[in-house]
Amino acid sequence: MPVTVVRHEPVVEAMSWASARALAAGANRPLEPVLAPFSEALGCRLAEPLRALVAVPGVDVSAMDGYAVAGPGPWRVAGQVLAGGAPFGAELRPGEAVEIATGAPTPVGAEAVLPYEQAVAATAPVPRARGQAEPVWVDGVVEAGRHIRRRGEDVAEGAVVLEAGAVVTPVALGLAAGLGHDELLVRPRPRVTVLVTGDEVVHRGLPEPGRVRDAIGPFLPGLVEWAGGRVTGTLRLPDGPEPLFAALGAPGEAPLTGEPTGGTPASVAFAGGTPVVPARAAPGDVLVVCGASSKGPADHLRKVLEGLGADVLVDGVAVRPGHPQLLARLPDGRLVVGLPGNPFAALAAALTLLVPIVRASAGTPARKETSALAGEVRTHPHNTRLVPVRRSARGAVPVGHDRPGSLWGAALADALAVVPPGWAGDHIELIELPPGG
Ligand SMILES: Nc1nc2c(c(=O)[nH]1)N[C@H]1C(S)=C(S)[C@@H](COP(=O)(O)OP(=O)(O)OC[C@H]3O[C@@H](n4cnc5c(N)ncnc54)[C@H](O)[C@@H]3O)O[C@H]1N2
Ligand code: MOO
Repeated sequence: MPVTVVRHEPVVEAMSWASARALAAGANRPLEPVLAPFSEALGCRLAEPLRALVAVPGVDVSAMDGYAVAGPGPWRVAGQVLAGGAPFGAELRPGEAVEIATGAPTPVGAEAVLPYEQAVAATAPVPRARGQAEPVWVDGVVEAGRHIRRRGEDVAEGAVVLEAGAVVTPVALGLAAGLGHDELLVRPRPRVTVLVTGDEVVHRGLPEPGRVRDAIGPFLPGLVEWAGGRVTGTLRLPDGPEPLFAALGAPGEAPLTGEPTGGTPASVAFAGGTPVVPARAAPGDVLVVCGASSKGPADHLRKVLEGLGADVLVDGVAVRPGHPQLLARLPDGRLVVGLPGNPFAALAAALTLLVPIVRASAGTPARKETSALAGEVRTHPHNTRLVPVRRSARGAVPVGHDRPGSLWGAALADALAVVPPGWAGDHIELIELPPGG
């Protein structure tokens, strides 16, 4: 019988959940604003208020297809103005009209626009002189100023339409374009690279006995996006210190590639494909290691971090699930977040460390929410418990199915209730889960 020598490491007291979260939130500064084209600005937060560079509309324009008129009818149609075409060259005099398209500039002197639907053909009140072309006359009822959009009526030049910190949504891009912008000053979204470890972890199909499907890699991009960052790639690593060492080492030294999606087994994850570890470190970069955060024979993260000269900021958090989580800073400034392999524990740890880091870098404001608790939760004497709940009119209702290895409860939930050690009370802090579409 082989003898297994077990060496127990001294028990280090884990950091409190609240301290770990606060430390993570302060670990990186908000990223320096950059002037970004629209395609890159989408999803970022504005670093300055969005101002109108032009008035909208830029001049008085027609809001209807019809006739711009001056004075009381009937009106002699003196010309035509189309949007984008030449403006009517003269001042419109009482009794005159110009046929006008929606969006075309109204002539000086125009007092209202008569839509086609309300216009009637009129006969000339005065007979035409011999040899003159027959003019067109129209009549109808108009109200002074009707159907003319005045310059700056929608947005005045210089007006602030969105405050600094607002998310650049698809609609915000349309608004910005309409106000004359080609680029926006935004806080860049921090880049996150995901490293999934574990020889037993597979990425497609039905896992054979002894194998598990990766349940962490699939939720991280959406979680990071929701927090204001972006996942640049997901790399699968075989167990062992070398792959981890190479992946965490200085960018550029070991250009790593992998297959961000698809069915390659972990053992060939190094063999070619798309580069997923950015070639150069940028401020705010975060590496997330899934699994390998505990103290088992295949858990090499601590040793590798030590070998790389990293500064370990958090090593274990007094929280259930998610106890063996880790935060370290590499000598080049990049942060490494170690998530436990159990998927719900990984989610809890990601919400504790990764989400606050990404939010702070991206300038996403942190929100604090409390709620009544409608149901029973177990407390732990030393650890904070994170419990999946659904918000309701009665308060937060625990949904169950909250084993560390299962995302079932978290998928049913819209928040996690934060239950401090030995907690008693009726109002509880909630941390939000990313909403569905
Ligand atoms: N002696 C101790 N053992 C363990 C401790 C401890 O404090 N002392 N903590 C336990 C807790 S709590 C957790 S959580 C796990 C964390 O372990 P690791 O982060 O080292 O992860 P693994 O050992 O690789 O895997 C744990 C578990 O999760 C499965 N796994 C791994 N990766 C994935 C993935 N991407 N998707 C789905 N499931 C995954 C893996 O197969 C294992 O079943 O450690 C305890 N042990
Ligand atoms: O706390 Mo572990 O993180 O329970 O599964």
